[in-house]
Amino acid sequence: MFTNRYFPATRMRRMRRDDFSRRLMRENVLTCNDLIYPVFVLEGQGREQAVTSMPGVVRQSLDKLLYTAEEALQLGIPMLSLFPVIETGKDNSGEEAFNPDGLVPTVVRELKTRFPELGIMTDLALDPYTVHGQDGILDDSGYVLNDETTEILVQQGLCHAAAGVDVLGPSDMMDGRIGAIRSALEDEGFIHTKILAYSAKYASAFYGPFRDAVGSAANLGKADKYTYQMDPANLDEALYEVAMDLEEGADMVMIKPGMPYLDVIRRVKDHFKVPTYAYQVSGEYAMLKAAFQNGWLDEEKCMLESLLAFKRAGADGILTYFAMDVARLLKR
Ligand SMILES: NCc1[nH]cc(CCC(=O)O)c1CC(=O)O
Ligand SMILES: [Mg+2]
Repeated sequence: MFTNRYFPATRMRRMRRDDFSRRLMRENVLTCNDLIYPVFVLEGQGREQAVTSMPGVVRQSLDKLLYTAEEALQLGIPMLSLFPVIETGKDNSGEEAFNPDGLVPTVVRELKTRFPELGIMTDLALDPYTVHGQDGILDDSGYVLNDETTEILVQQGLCHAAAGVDVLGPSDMMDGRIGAIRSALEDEGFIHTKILAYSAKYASAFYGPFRDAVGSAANLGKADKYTYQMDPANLDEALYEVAMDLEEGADMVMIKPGMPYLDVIRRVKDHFKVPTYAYQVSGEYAMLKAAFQNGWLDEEKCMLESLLAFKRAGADGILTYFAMDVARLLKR
């Protein structure tokens, strides 16, 4: 690249010597505008539970969540992502997913009434609602049915849109669901509802703590999601997935997990140049937190470094369980 620039005319350390010149040449910066904060919401009132495998993360009922949302708004976090913990009403086909009086639509309506400027995103997938913990409905052999599942996801998307959600996040990896959801939204007049498609979602073992948090781990048992989530070995396939979701009407795309998949983010951003997000998932959070708690890693520095790395890789934003902590830190 710089074939004729040699030492000692060039000393790379000259620019690193002083704080002012380090700041002047800094290529990437993390701000509160880069953060999406995931929250776990419980049914009922006055309830708050710690998630053992995710130290510092809680499940909260709506009344408690309102305080969290208010703080997120004050800190300048642009958007929350809601994940429901469903305790009653699970079945084989996840029909609770589109109950207009269900937990998620209720929470969306309340949050949008109280804090209209705070972006609210919901997860479209059936795993919190199914007795088997899979993201879709099953045939007799246990295979997740694509088109039948998509029909339910469309209902779920319309139900959340009617409740006033800003962004739908289909995280299920069914083929064709973005197109189906988009055309249903257009038909029903929800032309402003954005879709952040989980386009390249890998069948990762880093989701373990999340499945504890939403209570799908026990239901899922030893089953896996290999027939619909992507093989961690693949990279070109992620570009194919992103291309299809954009063609079908996604406004933004998500790569998930995050830290072990920075190469995917870079390739997607370079190729498509569309709003691209990364999900620093529960296992990544748990891993870092465990080291912080043992005093093995510096909490503030490693948190910031891990998130800055996503910006360097090309992400426009990061969905992270550290969002509140990092926003507080950036505010100081
Ligand atoms: N639709 C399921 C869903 N939505 C978000 C996560 C994982 C998030 C995390 O690990 O933080 C998962 C888990 C899964 O696919 O089994
Ligand atoms: Mg796809």
